Amino acid sequence: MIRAQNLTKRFGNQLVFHDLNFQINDGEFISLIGPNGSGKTTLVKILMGLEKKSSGELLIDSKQTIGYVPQFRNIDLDYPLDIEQFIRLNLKFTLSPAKRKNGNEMIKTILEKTGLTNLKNRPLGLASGGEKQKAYLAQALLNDPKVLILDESTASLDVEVKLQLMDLVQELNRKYHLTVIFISHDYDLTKKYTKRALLFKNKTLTEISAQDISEDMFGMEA
Ligand SMILES: Nc1ncnc2c1ncn2[C@@H]1O[C@H](COP(=O)(O)OP(=O)(O)OP(=O)(O)O)[C@@H](O)[C@H]1O
Repeated sequence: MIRAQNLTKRFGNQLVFHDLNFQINDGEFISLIGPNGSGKTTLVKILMGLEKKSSGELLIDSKQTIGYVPQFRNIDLDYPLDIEQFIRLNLKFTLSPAKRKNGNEMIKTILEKTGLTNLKNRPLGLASGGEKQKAYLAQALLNDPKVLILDESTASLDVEVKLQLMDLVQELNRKYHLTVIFISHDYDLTKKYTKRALLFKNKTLTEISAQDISEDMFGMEA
């Protein structure tokens, strides 16, 4: 469980958000929405311990390891690693030495979970957009996180590929009780996949149900 009480963040004199009060339950698939510049990435950085809060409380169970899937970035055609080697990069950085010993087994399981087994030797630079995003997803899952943050991870993908990726995340959420925080500017996807949303508005967060999500909540101005 993740719980914030009066969480406030300033950069110098600039107030980014104030008095956030919310709870994200284990196994939830929740979206975090709001206009550009409203503070979504800043909140995620605070959740991941990469940025300090200014005041308030943030309670995260120490067992709640967090995996992060970034926005799609294209990768050069001559990128030297294949999909499996790319996923393997994270072994060194995120796993304890004891866990690393079982690295091959873990990679195999992750490839299966993400449907990449048959594509593991494909050079990442030649993989499709959806396959590249699955590789990022696989990397994020390697540390067996309890919480997965999708930070605009479906942006720039074709509609069909977006849906495939989201279906896969939904399956992981249901099968493994993985908590998913879905940050997106995509109205249709947030409506379709999440039941509850945290909406940034007037520099604070409001909780709404998916049926109350409307397109104007994704505007360009904070
Ligand atoms: N390190 C920083 N120093 C100063 N200001 C920052 C820093 N990081 C973010 N900001 C400011 O904080 C505000 C919130 O930015 P943030 O990136 O969290 O918004 P966002 O909701 O993720 O936006 P987007 O939807 O465009 O990704 C913006 O005004 C931004 O310029």
